[in-house]
Amino acid sequence: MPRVILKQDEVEKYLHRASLLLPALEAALGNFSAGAAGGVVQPVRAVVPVRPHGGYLGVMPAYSAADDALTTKLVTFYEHKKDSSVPSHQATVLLFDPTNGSLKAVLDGSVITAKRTAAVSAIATKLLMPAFAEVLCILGAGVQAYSHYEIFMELFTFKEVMDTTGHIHFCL
Ligand SMILES: NC(=O)C1=CN([C@@H]2O[C@H](COP(=O)(O)OP(=O)(O)OC[C@H]3O[C@@H](n4cnc5c(N)ncnc54)[C@H](O)[C@@H]3O)[C@@H](O)[C@H]2O)C=CC1
Ligand SMILES: O=C(O)C1=NCCCC1
Repeated sequence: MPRVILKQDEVEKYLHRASLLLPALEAALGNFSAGAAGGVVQPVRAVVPVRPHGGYLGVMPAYSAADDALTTKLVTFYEHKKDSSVPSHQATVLLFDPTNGSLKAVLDGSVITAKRTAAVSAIATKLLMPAFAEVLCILGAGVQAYSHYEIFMELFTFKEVMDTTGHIHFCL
């Protein structure tokens, strides 16, 4: 059994702001982009369709030599069902001891998925956004919409935020 199990509220406590992830993600993206020299082994995600139920199981293993970290995320994703009490995306992250393969920790992956994805979008936006951009438009209004809103409002300045429900939020 792993010695550490972190439930969603505990992960949220450690990751209370998505921007806390930025330095680690920028380093990880740099290492991945450096190819073999960067020491990241991360095959393309394996995806198993669960056809009768319209869902998928994704398995996302990785080893980073720079961090000496061995991990995999397991994620299921199903069609978004309005008013469902179950989120469309559910994830768990397993962390292993790279020296002997023992399972060290099991982390709820939902908050990690929400904040990691938004933080990576923010890194891309920092590099690619034209200086004259004034309006943030968010498509969808689910988990990712909120996590993207949170980090984009922290890092950038917009005059307006528009979403697909037709709401406009004036920021200035
Ligand atoms: N690249 C990555 O690492 C990740 C990508 N994703 C993807 O991001 C997307 C959003 O994920 P979540 O926010 O977790 O899902 P969610 O189920 O919480 O939210 C989806 C939202 O999209 C809305 N929507 C569905 N069809 C629409 C349409 N035609 N026009 C406008 N809005 C529409 C739904 O009403 C809902 O508000 C999904 O496609 C998901 O697979 C999610 C996690 C990680
Ligand atoms: O990276 C992830 O996590 C996911 N990517 C796309 C589909 C759902 C989950």
